[in-house]
Amino acid sequence: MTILDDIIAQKRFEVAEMRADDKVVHSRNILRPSLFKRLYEASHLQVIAEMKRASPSKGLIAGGANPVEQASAYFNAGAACISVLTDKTFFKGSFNDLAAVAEVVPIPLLCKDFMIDPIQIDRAKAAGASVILLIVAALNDEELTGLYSYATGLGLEVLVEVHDVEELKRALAVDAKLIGVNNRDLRTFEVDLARTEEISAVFPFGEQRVLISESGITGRVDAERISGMGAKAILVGETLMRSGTIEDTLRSMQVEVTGLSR
Ligand SMILES: O=P(O)(O)OC[C@@H](O)[C@@H](O)c1c[nH]c2ccccc12
Repeated sequence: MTILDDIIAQKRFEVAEMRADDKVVHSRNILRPSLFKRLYEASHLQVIAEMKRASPSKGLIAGGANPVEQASAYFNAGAACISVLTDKTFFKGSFNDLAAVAEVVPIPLLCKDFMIDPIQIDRAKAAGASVILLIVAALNDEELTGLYSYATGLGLEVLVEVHDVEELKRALAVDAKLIGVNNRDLRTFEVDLARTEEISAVFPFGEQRVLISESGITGRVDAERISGMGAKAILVGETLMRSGTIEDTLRSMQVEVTGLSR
């Protein structure tokens, strides 16, 4: 069993609980700008800044972090989008975190979770998300297609996460516009920015799609390397959660996009 298998098993249990429980976390549902449009039009690398207390690979990262303070600092530094981990068991997040952030920032908001069922997408939307994540490695083609159209049908944007070229093909088969490469292998936890490089070599940049590089990004040097691959955004958690100077750290990553990206 890999960690991804463990997480998905836990999610099946949580989905059953959600169905039996009508306590839904809500926030005011405000209209947020399109993440796709922001990234597509950007000339500088955009930062999707993540609220992440803990993870299976790193353990506790910032157990006492306050999601409202964290998100406000991200917003002030010009983050393009805020990602909030809502998984409780493995990442110590919650839909309450997401709803609290939704109340204080007006920018695109990503619900970061392991989606296997439409009810989770309903909960993400109720809590204020404008974007959800679908992880190709966690879904078969039928599930991926079904959840993708369910989310877009609700007016949500979808970030489709891939790890290799085979998974990229599956993302393109559902016509994903926002494609994220996870530099971390969810099976082994190994992190390598070369994952983004591999995908960028075959990425259809001409087709109104944006490439996002996720995980393991430690600062400006990594950001420059990734911008040279044509990615329009980076998804950064741990580096920002551990930074004593969040706004400076985030701003230092907003480098010019130098790779071929259209
Ligand atoms: O903390 P990092 O290494 O900057 O990574 C952030 C983000 O990419 C990572 O949290 C992530 C990427 N894909 C995921 C899927 C589920 C949970 C978490 C993730």
